[in-house]
Amino acid sequence: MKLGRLNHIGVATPSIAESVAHYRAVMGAEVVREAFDLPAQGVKVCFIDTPNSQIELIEPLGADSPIAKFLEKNPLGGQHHVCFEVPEIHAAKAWFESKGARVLGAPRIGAHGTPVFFVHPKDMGGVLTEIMETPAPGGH
Ligand SMILES: CC[C@@H](C(=O)O)C(=O)SCCNC(=O)CCNC(=O)[C@H](O)C(C)(C)COP(=O)(O)OP(=O)(O)OC[C@H]1O[C@@H](n2cnc3c(N)ncnc32)[C@H](O)[C@@H]1OP(=O)(O)O
Ligand SMILES: [Co+2]
Repeated sequence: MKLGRLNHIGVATPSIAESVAHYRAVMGAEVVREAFDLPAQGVKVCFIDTPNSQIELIEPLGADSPIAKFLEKNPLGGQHHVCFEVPEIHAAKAWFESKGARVLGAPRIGAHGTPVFFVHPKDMGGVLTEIMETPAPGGH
């Protein structure tokens, strides 16, 4: 497998509204996409565009959210995951498994409408890593 494009950096936050205000006021963010709920992933999401990538703000949707524990440990929020693109999700899953890295569950549809999976941070140098299938041209 070849390392693909960095699609986004996930940032967990207790409040997307407050984080957006911060990115606008302090970082000069101009393109802030509309926030939306992704109940299947247990998060509310808001993308902020940068010239070469995106910041993905994620806020928990309920107590069972996969980011609930992270926010308990980091109440201000913080950098949560990095996301790289791959051409084909099942081939990528097989690749990580062949390297002995723990893939967390089956691929499911992520915030860009293509399948994603996560690789355990303990097998990735402490970095929770999201792998997503590259959207088709003209897609998300
Ligand atoms: C919006 C949809 C989608 C997209 O399309 O972009 C998203 O990005 S959704 C993002 C949220 N979803 C996920 O994170 C799903 C995958 N995550 C998980 O399965 C779990 O959160 C986890 C990574 C397995 C952690 O398990 P959890 O039970 O929540 O926490 P623990 O405290 O037990 O963690 C075990 C161990 O791992 C360390 N850890 C946890 N989170 C991270 C992190 N984000 N970065 C680095 N390390 C992390 C944690 O500190 C524990 O370590 P020890 O304390 O040393 O045991
Ligand atoms: Co993500």
